[in-house]
Amino acid sequence: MSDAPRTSGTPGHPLLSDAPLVVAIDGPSGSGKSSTSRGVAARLGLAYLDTGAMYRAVTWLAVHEGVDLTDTDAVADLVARSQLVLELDPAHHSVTIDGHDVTTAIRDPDVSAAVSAVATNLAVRADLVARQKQVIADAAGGIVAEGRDITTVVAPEAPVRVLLVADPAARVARRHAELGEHVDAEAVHDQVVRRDRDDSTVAAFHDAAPGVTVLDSTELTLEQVIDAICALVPAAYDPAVAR
Ligand SMILES: Nc1ncnc2c1ncn2[C@@H]1O[C@H](COP(=O)(O)OP(=O)(O)OP(=O)(O)O)[C@@H](O)[C@H]1O
Ligand SMILES: Nc1ccn([C@H]2C[C@H](O)[C@@H](COP(=O)(O)O)O2)c(=O)n1
Repeated sequence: MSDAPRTSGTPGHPLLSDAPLVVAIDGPSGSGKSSTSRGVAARLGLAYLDTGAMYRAVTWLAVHEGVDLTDTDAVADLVARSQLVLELDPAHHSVTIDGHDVTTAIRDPDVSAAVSAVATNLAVRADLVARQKQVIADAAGGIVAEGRDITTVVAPEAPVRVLLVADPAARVARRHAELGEHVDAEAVHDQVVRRDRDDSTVAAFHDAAPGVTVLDSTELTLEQVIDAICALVPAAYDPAVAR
């Protein structure tokens, strides 16, 4: 199917798309996906889907329930039965699983250290990818979705697809600044480099698929990255015109 936006049918505005805008952003840890996606969603008035938060939430639940993360069937069963609710407002992002508000807890270092074990469980991936596709399909006002496999698996036909990259040293430095200088370098390295190595066994986020725009944020400010992604939105979706 073509990557081109549907531009056939808004009465009175024949050149405007009648399909909601989907912006898909992938990239390695610390490349700036979450900050950038929230900024793009806020600027364009779109919903925001943090798919990494979904993998983190089910990891939190498995640890909370005392499930052995190496028991792939037990983890997949638990995930299949879980009720996962994400608030999609970029200004008020929250995550609840089985009634627990885990918005803050999923950022804890123990979840960051454990999440790749769950994200590399193929049955869990199939379950969460299906939920992510449904969220995107239901987003009538358009959405920015970010993760590791959005441009390739979850929303390969999105009209805007970006692989956001940055030099490993910049990504480690950003994460270290965020976590605080009291956190030792080995823990930061684990959160960025080791996690990317494990995660990249099941999702291709180091190389851009055909049609995906590569954006290197190493020397760009957050605002410059947001500007660059907004500039990729086809005119048919320009929210200033289309809404
Ligand atoms: N262009 C930028 N310049 C400088 N710092 C940035 C830039 N973009 C993001 N940051 C900072 O880098 C850190 C990591 O950003 P962010 O959490 O958005 O990355 P991410 O790709 O979503 O990471 P992860 O996949 O590990 O969750 C944050 O502290 C953020 O404020
Ligand atoms: N589409 C996705 C999103 C995330 N993951 C994995 C990889 C990460 O280790 C983990 C948490 O993501 P983060 O919050 O750091 O972006 O989830 C994935 O495999 N696929």
